[in-house]
Amino acid sequence: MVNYKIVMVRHGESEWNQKNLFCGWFDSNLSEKGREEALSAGKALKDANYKFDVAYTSVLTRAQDTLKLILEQMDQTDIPVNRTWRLNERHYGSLTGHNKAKIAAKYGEEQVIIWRRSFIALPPPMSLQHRYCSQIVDDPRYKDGPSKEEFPFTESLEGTMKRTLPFWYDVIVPQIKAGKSILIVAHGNSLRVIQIMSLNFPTGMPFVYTLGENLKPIPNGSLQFLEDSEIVKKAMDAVAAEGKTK
Ligand SMILES: O=C(O)[C@H](O)COP(=O)(O)O
Repeated sequence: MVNYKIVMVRHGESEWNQKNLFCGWFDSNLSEKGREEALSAGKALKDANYKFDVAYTSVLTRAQDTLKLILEQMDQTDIPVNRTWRLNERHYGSLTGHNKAKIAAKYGEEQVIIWRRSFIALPPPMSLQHRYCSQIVDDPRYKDGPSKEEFPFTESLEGTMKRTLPFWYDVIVPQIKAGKSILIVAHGNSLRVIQIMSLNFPTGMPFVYTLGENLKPIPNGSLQFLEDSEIVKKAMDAVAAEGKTK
C-alpha cells in the first residue's frame, strides 16, 4: 500500500489573531507569540528529521514569515518556496477588521458560527468604501492574480475550496505522487478546505467520531473507522475514482 505524506502548518498567531479581529485577506503581521510558535514548529520538524524538497505558502506575510522562520530553524532555507493567492485565508468580506466577540454580541453567536464555519454562508461583501478595501484590492502582490473577475470581496468556505482546489490538484498532487517531500504553510480555512477535499467517505463503513469537552473533536485520530485501515483506504480510493473519466 502506498502512503503519501505532506506536512501542513497554519501560520503562527498574527497581530489580528491576538486582537481577535476577522482578518481574511488583510495582511496582518505575526505577533511575538506567533514568531515563537513558528520557531517551535521548525524545531519540532527538525527534531523529527523532516527534509523538504519544496514549500508552498500564500501571498500573505503571516504565512510567509512563519515558513521562513520554520525553514531557518531547520537549516533548510535553500529549498524552493512558491507563493500563491490560492492558499490565502478565506476573504472575510465586510467583517474584515471587526472584533469577533463584538460581532457575536451584535448579530448573535450562532450567526457568527455560520459565517465562520458553514460551508456555503457568505459574510456580507466588502464594499469599495470599506476601510481596508483599497489596501487589499490595489496591493501589488495581486498583480499576477486573481484576475479582476476572480477577485473576491467575500468568500464562503465553498468559494475558498473552489479557488484552492485547482492548485491542489494541478500543482500539489502531481508532486506528492512524484515522491516529493512537501511543506505547506497557509491559513486556517485554506487548510480546512484541503482536508475537506481529501475526505472520501466510503459507503457502509461505520466510523466513530470522538468528541471531547464542549463537543469539540479531540486531536489525534478523533475520526476512526472500525474496519481495517487497508480496507478503508481501498474503499476511499474507489470513491475518489468515481469522478474520474476512466
Ligand atoms: O481570518 C481570520 O480571521 C482567521 O485567520 C481565521 O478566522 P476563523 O477561525 O474565524 O475562520
